[in-house]
Parts: sequence; C-alpha cells; structure tokens
Amino acid sequence: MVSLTEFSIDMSSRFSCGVARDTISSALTWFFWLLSKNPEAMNKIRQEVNKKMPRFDPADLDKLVYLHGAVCETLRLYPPVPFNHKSPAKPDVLPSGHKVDENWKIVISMYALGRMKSVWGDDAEDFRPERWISYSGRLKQEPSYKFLAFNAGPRACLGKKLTFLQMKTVAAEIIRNYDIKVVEGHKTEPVPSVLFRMQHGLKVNITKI
Ligand code: HEM
Repeated sequence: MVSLTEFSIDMSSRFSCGVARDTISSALTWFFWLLSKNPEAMNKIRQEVNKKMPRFDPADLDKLVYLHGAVCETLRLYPPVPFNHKSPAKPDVLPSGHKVDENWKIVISMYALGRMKSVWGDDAEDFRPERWISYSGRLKQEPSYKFLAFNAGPRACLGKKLTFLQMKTVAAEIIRNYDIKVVEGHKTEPVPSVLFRMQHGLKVNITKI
C-alpha cells in the first residue's frame, strides 16, 4: 500500500459517479474552485467541521451552517442546471402582463437570476456564505422562487435534500483532511450547455493535512 501526502488530480472527474452524478459533480467542482479562490472561507469551513463534527456523523451535518451557506452560494452562482424552459398548459397571462399560450416556450435563466443585484443586492457577484446566515447564527431560508437552482413549484427537484447531504459529506471529509490548490495557470471556463460543467475539468494539487 502506498501512502500519499501530496498529489495532483482532475477533481471534476473524481466526482463523476453515482445517482444524479452530473449535477452534483458539477456543483462540487465549482464549489472547490470557489473555495480555492476564497481561502478564508475554506479555513472557516475546516474550523466549523473540526469543532461541530469532530468525527463524521450524518446527524451532525445540520450543524454545519457555514458549510451549508457555502454550498448555497455555489449553487446560486454556478447552478448546475443553468436554464430551463416551460410552456403553459393553457393560455395565461404572466405577472409581467405578457400573454402566453401552449405554443410558447418560456426560458428561465437560473444563472442570471442568481446574479441579479435587484434580487441579491449589490454584492450579488461575490461568493459570501455569510449571506445565508442570520444574526442569530442560524440558516436563513430563501424562498425557492428566489433561489431557483432546484426549480420551484410542484415539479421542483426531488433530490434537493439528498444533494445537500452528499455535497456536505464530501466537502466536510475532503476539507478536514486535505488542502486543495488549483494548479497554477489552469483555465476554468464554463461549458454553455444544459449542464453547467467546467470546460477543462478542475486540476488541483492536494496535500494531506
Ligand atoms: C446539485 C444537484 C441538483 C440540481 C441543481 C438539480 C436540479 C433540478 C432541477 C432544476 C429540476 C427541475 C427540472 C425541470 O423543471 O424540468 C430537477 C428535477 C428533478 N431532480 Fe434534481 N437536481 C439535483 C440533484 C438531484 C438528485 C441528487 C436527485 C435524485 C437522487 C434528483 C432528482 C430529481 C428528480 C426526480 C426530478 C424531477 C421532478 C419532477 O419532475 O417532478 N436531482 N432537478
């Protein structure tokens, strides 16, 4: 058996396994990229994990409020499903006053909504997990029509809870044990498609803590 303390991998390919793999792998890839650009947030998550969940216990995942905020920020800025379209079942009038009928395809951009200053404030473009935490240190719940990564209404995503469970589990265990740095000069570009992947994957150096 070989014990590795430092190695390089393409993180996006490591996450590509399991049910609903593409959405969760896309989200985790952007999550680690955002954290590598925000080392302070990475440290805060590490401290929170070590303090509130010293040994992995799924029952403790709810206590990881800052980590939850960081996952929400990732999904707000880089929604794995960046746009969607819907058609009305019968002629209708939208709140904006537009008349629509069954032949219309209404395109909704989750990506644009997540970055609108009128919705999220002047710092809408910034990665700020604190945005999701109230003054009392609890998680702030945003309406699903505002935080649209999982869509809203009767056909919203059925895997939302499972997504947070999986993402927080992977994030907590990786951040607790490893330091991650994106390989210098590595290009990160999104693929403009139905799934918001990273064009060249995410090449990182991993060091055991
Ligand atoms: C980051 C992770 C995920 C994101 C961003 C996401 C996003 C979405 C979105 C936007 C929709 C609505 C699609 C539409 O209106 O056409 C949806 C539907 C759905 N998702 Fe997810 N999803 C994620 C993970 C998962 C997981 C892990 C599962 C199951 C294990 C899952 C199961 C489903 C199902 C069954 C639907 C269809 C619901 C219905 O039509 O009634 N999703 N998801």
